Amino acid sequence: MSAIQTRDLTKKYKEKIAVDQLNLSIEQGELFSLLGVNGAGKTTTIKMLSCLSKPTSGDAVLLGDSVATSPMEVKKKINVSPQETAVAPNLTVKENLETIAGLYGSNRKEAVKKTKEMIESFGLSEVEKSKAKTLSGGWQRRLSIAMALISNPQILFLDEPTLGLDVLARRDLWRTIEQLKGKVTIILTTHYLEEAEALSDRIAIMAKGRLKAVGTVKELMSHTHTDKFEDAFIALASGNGASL
Ligand SMILES: Nc1ncnc2c1ncn2[C@@H]1O[C@H](COP(=O)(O)OP(=O)(O)OP(=O)(O)O)[C@@H](O)[C@H]1O
Repeated sequence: MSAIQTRDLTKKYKEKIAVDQLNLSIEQGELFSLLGVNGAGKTTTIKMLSCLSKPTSGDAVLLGDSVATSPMEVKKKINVSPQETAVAPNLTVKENLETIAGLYGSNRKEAVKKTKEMIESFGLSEVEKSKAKTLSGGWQRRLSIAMALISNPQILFLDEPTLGLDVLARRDLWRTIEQLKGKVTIILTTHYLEEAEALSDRIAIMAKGRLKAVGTVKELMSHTHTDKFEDAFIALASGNGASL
């Protein structure tokens, strides 16, 4: 069974078609990146897949459940680390994690145990007593991903996880994301091409709401007869020309 299968997934805002008949298949355990220039439709796609926004037409099936007809079932299997980190600024790292664990149904004892595990696996112990608002962007983002994973989702959406981070914080977060590879299906959006290149099993390139190409970095370069991923991206993301 695929982790995600979309069938003509479409979102219209009045006359504007934000996502246009998207057909994608993502395997379990894949790290799959969605790339495209501003306004290509990446965030709208993630919103539909994570049941934050209803498709205008078409559907997406996540591990057997449809976003159109069974959004509550889908929501049990997924979680999102959104573009704007979802941490509570006045709570400490530990309190943020315990609160989220509680919201997902853990009793106090379980919440404390899960929080301890997350703090260890995400290397958050040095900041566990710090209020989230005092953390740097990189730490906040790491906390946000740990919070998204506390519900043990089978599919994790990472919307621009390293936006605005410096190069060292970005590399640190890459290592964190790499450790998750294979354990959870990850859908990542990013504007940093080297990030998609470094982390992804496969990449989809969208332009003007449409899917232009899907493949490994190597396949996308070979299809476009380029030897740099950036050149392949430019060839595919301009929105002109046929899809691959
Ligand atoms: N709530 C909305 N109402 C009207 N139009 C919208 C809405 N949300 C998105 N759009 C439009 O849909 C298109 C796709 O937007 P979307 O945010 O999905 O793109 P994106 O690829 O995520 O862009 P970015 O890289 O800038 O985040 C854009 O033209 C945008 O203006």
